[in-house]
Parts: sequence; structure tokens; C-alpha cells
Amino acid sequence: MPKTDNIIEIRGLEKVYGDGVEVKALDGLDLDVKKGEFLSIVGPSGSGKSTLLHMIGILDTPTKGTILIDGQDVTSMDDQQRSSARNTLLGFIFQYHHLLPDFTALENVMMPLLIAGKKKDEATREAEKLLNEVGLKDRLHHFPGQLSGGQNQRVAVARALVNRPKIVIGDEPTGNLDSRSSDRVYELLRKLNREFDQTFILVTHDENMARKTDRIVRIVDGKITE
Ligand SMILES: Nc1ncnc2c1ncn2[C@@H]1O[C@H](COP(=O)(O)OP(=O)(O)OP(=O)(O)O)[C@@H](O)[C@H]1O
Repeated sequence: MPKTDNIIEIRGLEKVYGDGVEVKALDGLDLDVKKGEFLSIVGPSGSGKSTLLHMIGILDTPTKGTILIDGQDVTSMDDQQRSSARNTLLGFIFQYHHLLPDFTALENVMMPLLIAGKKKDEATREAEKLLNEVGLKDRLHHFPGQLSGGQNQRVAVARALVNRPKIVIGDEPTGNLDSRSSDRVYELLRKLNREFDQTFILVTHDENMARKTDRIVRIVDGKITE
């Protein structure tokens, strides 16, 4: 196979939902994403953006087509390989990835590091650093129930990024945030993208943010139009 600097290669991707009334959410979609690219996905409601993100996140399987992530065909993996690829390659900034209510902001962000086997001191330091960067230095020991929606979202952003996944995917990562917090989160993602050569793929309705990314991929009716 020829060597490529693409971290993601998608070919002929199709997703059909439903038995009875069928909906073709993705309709033969091709997409290459370069390592270290910062990409935004835009398009009208129902065009297939979240479906595509779920496929890239190895959270759902396509009806047809292939997805290569970091050279591995994730569409031919069994469940165990899929979950291992998900844990080692990907970070998620999704609204439904809830924080654990009985743990503080700091503990929630430390969790992925502790699971990965890091020492508590080191995990604490790294989690504190990221929480500081998302502007929550003075909320480390608050529980999710004591934080606002936007603050919880920033905790979730810190948690998704803390173990430096190669690819970070986000569905409206700045959706609940005011423009100042939203800019701040974007700047943080950009900084990590440059420092650690992490690849970012974000679905967004925020044209302002989309314009700042390296490339805008526009989806209409399950196909890429530009
Ligand atoms: N689990 C499902 N079962 C059946 N149909 C689905 C399912 N998920 C999505 N769809 C349909 O697939 C199409 C694409 O949905 P998708 O959520 O990917 O769109 P989207 O571009 O993310 O929309 P939005 O911007 O509104 O979030 C829609 O017509 C939707 O109704």
C-alpha cells in the first residue's frame, strides 16, 4: 500500500437507517483527512453530519464503504478491536458524554489518565493545567451539579483532551457557550492541534468558528459538496 499522510481515509461510505421507512443518511461519501488537520463539518439539519461523526468515532457501523483510521480498517474490526481503537485513537467532545456527578471537575478530568495508568500526582497536575486553560482554575473542586451548563461543557472539553488522543471529534463543542468562552475553547483546541499535531474534526453551526479552521467540509443529503 502506498504511504500516505492521511490519518483518515473514507471511501464510498453509506449509512441507511430504519426498517420500513429507510433513510439514506450518508450516500457514497469519500473523505481524506490529513494528520494534524483542523477540519469543520457544516451543512443543513439532517444532512448527515452527526452520522458521519459517529462512523469516524467508531460508535456505529456503516451500511457500505470503508473507513481507514491511522491505517487500520475500522469497518472490518470486531467489537473488542473497535473499542480498543476508540480508546487509543479518539477523544470525544459530545454533549451526551456526561460528566460523573459524584466526582469533582478535577476528578472527572483526571479519570482518563488514571484509567490509562498514570500516577495520581501527575494526573492531578495535567488535569489542573487543562482546567486552568479552559478558564476553570477556581472551580476545580466543584461538582457538575454546582457548575453552569457552559462550565460543565468546558470540563467535558478538558476531559476529552487530557490524554492527548490523535484524533479529537466534536459535535457542536462550543454549542452552549457564550462567545468569549467559545473563543477560548477554540483557541485551546488550536493550540493543542499545533503543539501535539492532533487532528480535529468538529461539526459546527458556528460559521465564525468554521471560518477559522483549516478546511470546511460541507455536507448536503449525505454527500460532500465542497
Ligand atoms: N438512529 C436513527 N434512526 C433513523 N434515522 C436516523 C437516525 N439517526 C439519524 N437519522 C436520520 O438520518 C439523517 C441524518 O441525520 P444526522 O443526525 O446525521 O444529521 P445532522 O446533519 O447531524 O443534523 P443536525 O444538524 O440537525 O444535527 C436524518 O434524516 C435523520 O432523520
